[in-house]
Amino acid sequence: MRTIEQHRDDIAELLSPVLARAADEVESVSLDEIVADGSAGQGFRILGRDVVSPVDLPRFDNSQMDGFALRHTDHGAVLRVVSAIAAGVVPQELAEGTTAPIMTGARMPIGADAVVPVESVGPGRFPEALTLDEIVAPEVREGTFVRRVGSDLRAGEPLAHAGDAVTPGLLGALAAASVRTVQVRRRPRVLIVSTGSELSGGDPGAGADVALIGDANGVSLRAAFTQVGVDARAVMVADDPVALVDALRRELETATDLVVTTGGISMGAFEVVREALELRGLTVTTVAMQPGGPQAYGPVDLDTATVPVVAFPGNPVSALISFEVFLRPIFAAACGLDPARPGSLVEAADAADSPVGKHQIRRGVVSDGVVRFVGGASSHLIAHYAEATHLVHVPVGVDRVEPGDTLTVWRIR
Ligand SMILES: Nc1nc2c(c(=O)[nH]1)N[C@H]1C(S)=C(S)[C@@H](COP(=O)(O)OP(=O)(O)OC[C@H]3O[C@@H](n4cnc5c(N)ncnc54)[C@H](O)[C@@H]3O)O[C@H]1N2
Ligand code: MOO
Repeated sequence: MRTIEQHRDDIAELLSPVLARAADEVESVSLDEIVADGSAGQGFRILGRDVVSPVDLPRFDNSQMDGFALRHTDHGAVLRVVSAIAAGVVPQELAEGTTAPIMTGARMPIGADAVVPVESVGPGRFPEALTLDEIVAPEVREGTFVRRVGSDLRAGEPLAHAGDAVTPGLLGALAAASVRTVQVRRRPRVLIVSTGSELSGGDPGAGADVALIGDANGVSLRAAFTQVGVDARAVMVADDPVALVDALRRELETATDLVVTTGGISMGAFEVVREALELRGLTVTTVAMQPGGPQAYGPVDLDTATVPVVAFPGNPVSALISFEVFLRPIFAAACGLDPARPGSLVEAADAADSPVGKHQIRRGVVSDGVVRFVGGASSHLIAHYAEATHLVHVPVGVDRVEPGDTLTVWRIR
C-alpha cells in the first residue's frame, strides 16, 4: 500500500505539464467578466502578462479633506474666500490673497499647496462655511492634506506582474488606472466523469422498486474545482467499458486538460474505469488512507488522444476527500490561493476507532477548540459531510482516539 505522499507526488508529476500548458496560454478578459464569473472571490484569475499603469495614481494633486485650499506661505494673512471646488471639476488657478473651499478628492487649484480642514475654520463645517467672505490663514506645512499626483503609482510603472492573482484590490487598482481588460492565464479544463449504472440524471424516486441514486460526485467535484479556478464540466457514464471509452473520445473533442473519474476502480465485478482504462495506461493502486483507499492515475491512451486521468473512488465522501488531499492543493496553488486548507490543533470531543496502518480522515464540527465528529467513518455519509466544517486527521499509528486527544483539523468552510 502506498502512502498519501507517494500518491500526491505521482499526481503532481502527472499534472505538471497540464498546468504549464494552461499557464502558457493567455486570454484577454474584461474586469467586468472577472467579477461576473466570481473569480475575484475564489479561484482567482492569474495575470499572464505584466500590466503597466498608463497613468499616474492619483492622476492629479487632490484634497484629502473637505476644507480650504491655500498657500502655506499665507500663514496669518486674511484670505478672501472664492468659489468652492467640487470633486470632478478642473478648478481655476488660485489668485494671490484668496482661498477656495475644496472637497475631498477635488483637484487642487494651481497656486494652492495645502488644505486646512473645515473643522478648524469659522463654523467648522460645510455648507455653513461656504458663506464666509474671508478667513485668517492658519499655520500649515506645505503639502498638508494634499494627495500628490503619482504618490500611489507613477505612469509607466508596473501595476501588477505576470503571475499575480486578480484580487478585488487589484481590480480596484486596474479600474483606477482605467485598465478595462487584462491578459490572464487560461483556466485548466477538467472533465469529471461519474461512472455507475446506478446513477440517475433525474429523480430516481424511493421505495421497494428503486435501485438508482442521484449523481453526487458530478456536482460536488464541479463546485470544488470551480473554487480553485478550474473550468470543470461533468458527465455520467454507465458501467460499460466500451461506452466509457466512447464517451471519453467524444468528450475530448472539447478541449480538456484532465479527466477525473469517480467509481469503478475497486474489487467488484463491474469496475468500469479499471476495465476500460487499466490496459490503456491507468495505474490502479491502493493508498493507506480511509476514505479514499482505492485510487488510480496515469496518462490514458484512447487511440484518438492521450489524456491524463485521475480516478477517485465512487463513494461521495471518498471522492471529495480524495480531491482535498490530491488535487485541491495543486489547483489552489495555480490560482493564487494557499494550497493548504487552514489547519489547527484541537481536542477530540468523542472517542473513535481508526483502521490500523491507515491515515483516517473524519468529518467534524469545531467550536471552542474542540472537534465533535459528524457521523461515522463510512464514506457514503455525504449529508454528514455537508454538515462538517472541518476534516479531522487521525494519522497512521493512531488506532484509537480518546476524548481530549489532540488532532489536526483542516477548515473546509
Ligand atoms: N471487496 C472489496 N470491496 C470494496 C473495497 C475493497 O477493498 N474490497 N473497497 C471499498 C472502498 S474503500 C471503496 S471507497 C469503494 C470504491 O469503489 P469504486 O471506486 O469502485 O466505486 P463504486 O463501486 O462504483 O461506487 C462506490 C459507492 O459509491 C456510490 N457512487 C458511485 N458514484 C457515485 C456518484 N457519482 N454519486 C453518488 N454515489 C456514487 C456507488 O453507488 C457505491 O455505493 O469500494 C468498496 N468496496
Ligand atoms: O476508501 Mo473507501 O474510500 O473508505 O470508502
